[in-house]
Order: sequence, then structure tokens, then C-alpha cells
Amino acid sequence: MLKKDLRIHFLEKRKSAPQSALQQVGFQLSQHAKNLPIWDLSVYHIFLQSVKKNEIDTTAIIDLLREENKEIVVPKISADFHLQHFHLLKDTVLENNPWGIPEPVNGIPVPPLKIDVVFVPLLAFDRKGHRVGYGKGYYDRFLSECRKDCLKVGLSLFEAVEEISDTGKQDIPMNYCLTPERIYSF
Ligand SMILES: Nc1nc2c(c(=O)[nH]1)N(C=O)[C@@H](CNc1ccc(C(=O)N[C@@H](CCC(=O)O)C(=O)O)cc1)CN2
Ligand SMILES: Nc1ncnc2c1ncn2[C@@H]1O[C@H](COP(=O)(O)OP(=O)(O)OP(=O)(O)O)[C@@H](O)[C@H]1O
Repeated sequence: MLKKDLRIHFLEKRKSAPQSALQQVGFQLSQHAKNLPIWDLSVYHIFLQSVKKNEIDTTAIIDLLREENKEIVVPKISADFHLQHFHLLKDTVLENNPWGIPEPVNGIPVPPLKIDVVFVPLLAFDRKGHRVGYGKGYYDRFLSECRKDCLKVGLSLFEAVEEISDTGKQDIPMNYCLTPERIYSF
């Protein structure tokens, strides 16, 4: 299937998920995350839920990262479809952007090369670990700035589709995807 069709289909499907389910899924994914071989590292990047867009609630994963004493980094939209990245500290002030995504108001940027693990927001993914996001290329660009050995863990409400047919050179595949049902390794 084509990315644009998958995007439409799964955005629509996500609209009907109640907030309680998004919280429940977040908890299930955090339980799966405990079983991934990713815990010997230091710097973990995670997105903050947009309630408005019915995204997965990532609070349980953030709590897990805090328990494990990991450095936590979150994204902020910058110019030209680029992201900047800031530490999430206890006193970090967050403000919702126009898409309902909480973002740090300020901070010292963390270079992508310092990041060891990225939890990636997904609309859909396939059996090879390719992904579909909102289609603005924010994560495509960001992941291309990370180290080759940076681990990429997709978080998805829905199970894998058979194949995304229009993947290209700039698409960086995931190492793992977590869904409510299972862990996919690629
Ligand atoms: N929670 C969360 N944070 C994230 C992402 C995400 O998917 N989830 N991102 C993943 O990429 C980046 C932000 N990506 C975005 C991608 C698309 C649009 C977007 O649809 N913009 C529309 C305007 C829609 C409107 O006006 O309401 C547009 O530009 O046309 C916004 C943010 C970084 N932070
Ligand atoms: N590394 C890159 N540098 C510049 N442009 C890029 C890069 N990667 C992807 N793009 C562009 O970004 C746009 C969106 O790509 P794509 O359709 O793969 O979206 P997506 O992966 O669903 O989106 P996202 O990265 O926002 O989650 C495309 O027009 C693509 O050409």
C-alpha cells in the first residue's frame, strides 16, 4: 500500500480511540519496552503525546526512563521541517504547539549524534520495519542526523501492514516496533 493511503486510513482509525485506550496502550508498550535489549545505553529520545491528535500516551515510557535514570530528550519543531531536541528535566516548562504537542519552551539543544535510542511515533509500519508518519519528513530528517547505530523503536497503536510499497532511500527502517499485542524485531 502507498504511504498516503495508509496515512489516511490510520489517522481515521485513530480518531475513534478514547483517551483511556491511549493511556492503556502506553502502559502496554512500556511493559514490552522492558523486554527490549536497549537498556545499557544513556540518552533516550521520546515524543510527548498530542491529546488533540489522539496519539499514544507516552507517560508510562517516560516514567520507565526516569526509573532507569536515563537522560530523556524530547523534540521541538524548528524551521524548515527540522526538529530541535532538549532534555526533559523535572523543571522543564512545556507549552502546547498548534498541533497540541507539548514542547519545551527553551533549553540547551542536544545534538542528534548524542542520542542512543529514539522512540518513533508511527501511523503505520510494515513487516520490514518501514514506517509512515505525518508525512512532513520531520523524523526522516531527524533519523538521518543520528548515528547509524542509534536504535529506533517504533510505537504503534496498530499491527504491521504487509508492505509499504513506496519506500525510498531516505527512509530509515526501525530496529523494533512495539504494539499492544507484541514486539516486532527487524
Ligand atoms: N507527539 C509528537 N511529537 C512530534 C511528532 C509526532 O508525530 N508526535 N512529530 C513527528 O513528525 C514532529 C512534529 N510533526 C508534525 C507533523 C505534521 C504536522 C502537521 O500536520 N501540520 C499541518 C498543519 C495541521 C494544522 O494546522 O492543524 C501542516 O503543516 O499542514 C505537525 C507536526 C515532532 N514532534
Ligand atoms: N533526509 C531528508 N532530507 C530532506 N527531505 C527529506 C528527508 N527525508 C524525507 N524527506 C522528505 O520529507 C517528505 C515526507 O516523507 P515521507 O512521505 O516518507 O513521510 P513520513 O516518513 O511519513 O513523515 P515523517 O518523517 O514526518 O514522519 C518527503 O517529501 C521527503 O522527500
